[in-house]
Amino acid sequence: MQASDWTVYGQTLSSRLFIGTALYPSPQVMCDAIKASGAQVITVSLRRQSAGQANSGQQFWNMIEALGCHLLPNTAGCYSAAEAIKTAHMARELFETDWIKLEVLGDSFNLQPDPFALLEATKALIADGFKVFPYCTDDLVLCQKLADAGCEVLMPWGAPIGTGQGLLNPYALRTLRERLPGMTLLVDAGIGKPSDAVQAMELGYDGILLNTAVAEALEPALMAEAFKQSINAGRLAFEAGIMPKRDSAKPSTPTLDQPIWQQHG
Ligand SMILES: CC(=O)[C@@H](O)[C@H](O)COP(=O)(O)O
Repeated sequence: MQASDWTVYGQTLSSRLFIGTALYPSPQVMCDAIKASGAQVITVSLRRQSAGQANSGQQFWNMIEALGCHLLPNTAGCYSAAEAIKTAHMARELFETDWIKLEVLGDSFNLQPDPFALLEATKALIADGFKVFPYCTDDLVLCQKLADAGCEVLMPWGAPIGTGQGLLNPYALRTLRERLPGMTLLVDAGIGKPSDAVQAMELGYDGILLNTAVAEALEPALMAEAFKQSINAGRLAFEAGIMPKRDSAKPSTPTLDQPIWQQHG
């Protein structure tokens, strides 16, 4: 069974997995993994993937095009609002999309987003007609300000990019979900294994963006399939309604004086 469709900036999607295109051992392995993931949105880095090797660069773009996915260009590697804004404009021209995954980093050790520059760049890009997908920390006040600025989607980190540490702060992510009920939320970065993705989906997140865990797996296509199934399972569980944790036991086998069927309220 497939979880329900969802909408991102007016685009209806069935897959809840956004996948990156970096770090794969070869373009063919990347394509096989993306196909296995079932992702309909793939992120591409203007700065990294257009640089260097002329021929393999063209081969890369041909293969990306053939996948027929929605492209989500990103501003990976930008460390100031001005640099990110310039990169976003170049990406819009090159890829003919107003979608932009906005990364403005503030620290080179953990690649942590700079919240001040991120908000500044977000406001400028929305004023310029972009549909911004900000890669942000899990800070509630920052996320509220990004929402107020006009973002329809927020992408808080699970953990620093490429660490595979999973959800470092489930409390903060749960708080975001509860305080921003109408917002489309994806966990972006730090997902290491399918159960991390399930945890986020069970919290009520709308989707997951990941790259390293698939690209660096021994068998990327197999791992992509595992993430596809786990993200769907996590979403189905959320839609089905997860039972609350209880402090005391509650018998699941009915006794003589109890009704067999119970009304859920
Ligand atoms: C592909 C991309 O945009 C990455 O910057 C993203 O943040 C994914 O992070 P992981 O590689 O940790 O999954």
